Amino acid sequence: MEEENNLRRKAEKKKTKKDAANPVVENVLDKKQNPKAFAFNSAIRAERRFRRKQDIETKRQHIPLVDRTPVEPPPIFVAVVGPPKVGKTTLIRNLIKLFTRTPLTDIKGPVTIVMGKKRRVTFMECNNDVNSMIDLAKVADLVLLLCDASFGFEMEIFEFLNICQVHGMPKIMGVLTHLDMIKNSKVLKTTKKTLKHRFWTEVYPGAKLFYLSGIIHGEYLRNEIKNLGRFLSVMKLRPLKWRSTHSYLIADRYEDLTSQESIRKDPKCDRNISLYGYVRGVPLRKATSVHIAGLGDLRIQDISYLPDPCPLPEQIKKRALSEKEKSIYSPFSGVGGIVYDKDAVYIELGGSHGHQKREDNELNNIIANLIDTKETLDIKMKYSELQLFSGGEKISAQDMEDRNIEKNIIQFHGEIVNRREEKGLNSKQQGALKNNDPNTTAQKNFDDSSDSNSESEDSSDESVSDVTPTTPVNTSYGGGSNDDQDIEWKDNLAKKAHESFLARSNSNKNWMKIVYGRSTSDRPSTPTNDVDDSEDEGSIGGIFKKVRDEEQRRKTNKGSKNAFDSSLPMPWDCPTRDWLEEDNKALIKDCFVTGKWAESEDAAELLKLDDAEDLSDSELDGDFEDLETGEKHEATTMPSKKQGEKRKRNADNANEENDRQMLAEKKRKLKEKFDAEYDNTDTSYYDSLKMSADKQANLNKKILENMPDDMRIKIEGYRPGMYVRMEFENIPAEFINNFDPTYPIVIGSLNVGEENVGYVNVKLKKHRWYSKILKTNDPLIFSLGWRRFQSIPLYSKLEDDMKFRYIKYTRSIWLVTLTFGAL
Ligand SMILES: Nc1nc2c(ncn2[C@@H]2O[C@H](COP(=O)(O)OP(=O)(O)OP(=O)(O)O)[C@@H](O)[C@H]2O)c(=O)[nH]1
Repeated sequence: MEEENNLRRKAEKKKTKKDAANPVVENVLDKKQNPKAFAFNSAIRAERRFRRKQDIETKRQHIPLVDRTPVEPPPIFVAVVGPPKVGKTTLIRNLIKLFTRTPLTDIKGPVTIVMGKKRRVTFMECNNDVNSMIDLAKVADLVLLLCDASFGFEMEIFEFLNICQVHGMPKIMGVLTHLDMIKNSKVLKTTKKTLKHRFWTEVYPGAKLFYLSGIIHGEYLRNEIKNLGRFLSVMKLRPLKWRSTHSYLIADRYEDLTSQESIRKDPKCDRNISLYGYVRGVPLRKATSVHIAGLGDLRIQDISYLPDPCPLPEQIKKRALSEKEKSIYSPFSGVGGIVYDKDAVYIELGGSHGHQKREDNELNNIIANLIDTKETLDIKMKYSELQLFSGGEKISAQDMEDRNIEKNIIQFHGEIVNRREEKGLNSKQQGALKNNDPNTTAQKNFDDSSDSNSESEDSSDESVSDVTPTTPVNTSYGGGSNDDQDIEWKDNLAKKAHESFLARSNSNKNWMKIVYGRSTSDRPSTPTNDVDDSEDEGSIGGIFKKVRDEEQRRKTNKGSKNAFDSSLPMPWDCPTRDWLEEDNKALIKDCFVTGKWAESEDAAELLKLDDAEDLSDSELDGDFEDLETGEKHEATTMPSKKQGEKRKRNADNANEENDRQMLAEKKRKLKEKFDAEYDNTDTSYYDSLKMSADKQANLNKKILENMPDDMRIKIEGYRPGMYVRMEFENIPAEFINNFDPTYPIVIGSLNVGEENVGYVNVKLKKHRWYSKILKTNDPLIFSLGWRRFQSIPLYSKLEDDMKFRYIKYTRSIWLVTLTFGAL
């Protein structure tokens, strides 16, 4: 036994020496010589190894997500989360001040700022509400998780972290505040260390943690804020799967479009609203439905894109941003410059931190007055009065209107008088016209004008007299002026207008009546109207020949029913040519394929050429064997038969050899191709998929980049980074009445199939910090896709016979099934 051991030890020693000298070669040799010794000795380890190999392979096989990052991406959405009074507002205010130099004291809802040449950031504080936490976890690109170091991690932090984990983890950075409350430096050091490690366990080892060591005059230390800000402006983000397949918006502004009258009648009536925000994720299409968290599924009534309210600086020249380029946009907090759009003109009021300058105050007063105004400008003007001299009569808008009417009437009468003078009408009628009674004048005008028309124009078509009352109004442009020249051109103008009017009235004539002497409705026996008498004898307007009744009758008599109608196809009994006659044959000879179509296309010549070719072919081919009959046909035209046979056989042999070689080569290539595909199927398949995805993405990018926005929207939708306005109808009044900008409004698009009503079984896992059991019918909050809702669960357990057994309580270790429908 001992000997054996010694021998083994010696052999091992020898082996290690050998291995050290030439490890690879030796190993390979050993494997070949003694294959059994290299078989796996642990099945578990072998299985693990196999699994790992497969995992790596499967990971590699994932098709990379297509890079859909637009040239001008939307602002990065930063959610500032933490327990109450931890310093969230202070942090946001400090960051905004650092980048924009605008002190914003009253922060409500999302605030977008330009942080750098290529970066914009939207900050939003998360209030202490689980719904807000859920919504923000779904949309936040980065989470600043604030923790009061003097207190330690609180429930809200763990709760939020857990929500993030189940919704696809966004990037999380920790911020420790209230460090100045810990006076002992040793305790401070250990607290920092403990909290850091705890944070790393919760997020991931090495996760970034910032320390805000103190507060001076309500502001954090500038250097620490600068450091955090710099980090925000350069950090990289990880694309998340849900967000790279769905488009979404975080509304930063809303308008109520409902008419004031409807609201006055019923304050709880459904509202029409418009919501504004940057498109994020993937391009948004108008036809898609959206889900607004807390509001439900909605159809987009209208969508349009607006100019960017917080644009990135255009040119990248300098390192830092200039003052002008530091912009901020937050309508809910009352800042954002002037924005013009369909609903309103949005004017910045300088935020809650009002400027002290006098001009600014005046501007603010004007805007405040504008906002307070309840009446329109028209109504205000109507009741306003003007007093030219003190003690003088006050002139109201209504007075001005009355006087204008009077003046117009006088002018109008003056014109009529002038016209009548021109036409030499009697003074009696003029006298009547000079009465200032508008009613009688108008009536008179009507009568007189029709008179004048009938006098001046010889055409008295009824279609003309339908419209004559308007004629004097046209001519009245020339009235009321004493300047002769003026009157002259104005008279001409009136004349021209009248002529053009007549021309127009002519165009209304019944052409049927004019051309054929009767209208469509006229019966033949009815005598035609005498309108045509006034026209030129032979033609109308020198274009249409007139057909008189007499002529018509003559034509009808002449052209009897048996007459040849050239508009119809040839009747069968129509006499035709005798196609047997040579002359007639010659007429159509060239219409056939054997004919002469053109100089170069003479069928007779071409046939001759074909014959000559056939002859030469048969000379080359020689004799042939009819395979069906076995008969041998010998070529009679061949000059030396034997020589030809020999030559032919040689040529045949050479051809066969060539064919064989080509076939072999073809086969070889096919086999190579097959082997390559068979041996390396996965690689080539996934590689080709990756390649084609990349190729397509590049192609799309190239084509869409040079397209105008309007056309591009029709093809790809509203791309991420665009600022859009969306209109929705029939929104419950509560949305407006209870609107709170501190709650995020997340508008998420629904993909195909996400609107279907379904039935889902889910498994529940026990929460780390919730040790209690759950009861059936105790309400729970669920979050599925963009939707979140409260519902009453029914717990069940899957039995061995594959039936679900209803259970009243979850067990101490939960793994129960929860069922609900109607998604
Ligand atoms: N001593 C000290 N006080 C701080 C610190 N951070 C914030 N505070 C103070 O804590 C108070 C609350 O700060 P906020 O910024 O309003 O906290 P918040 O998280 O926004 O509070 P809510 O929005 O009400 O949840 C303010 O009075 C701050 O001055 C800090 O690091 N040290």
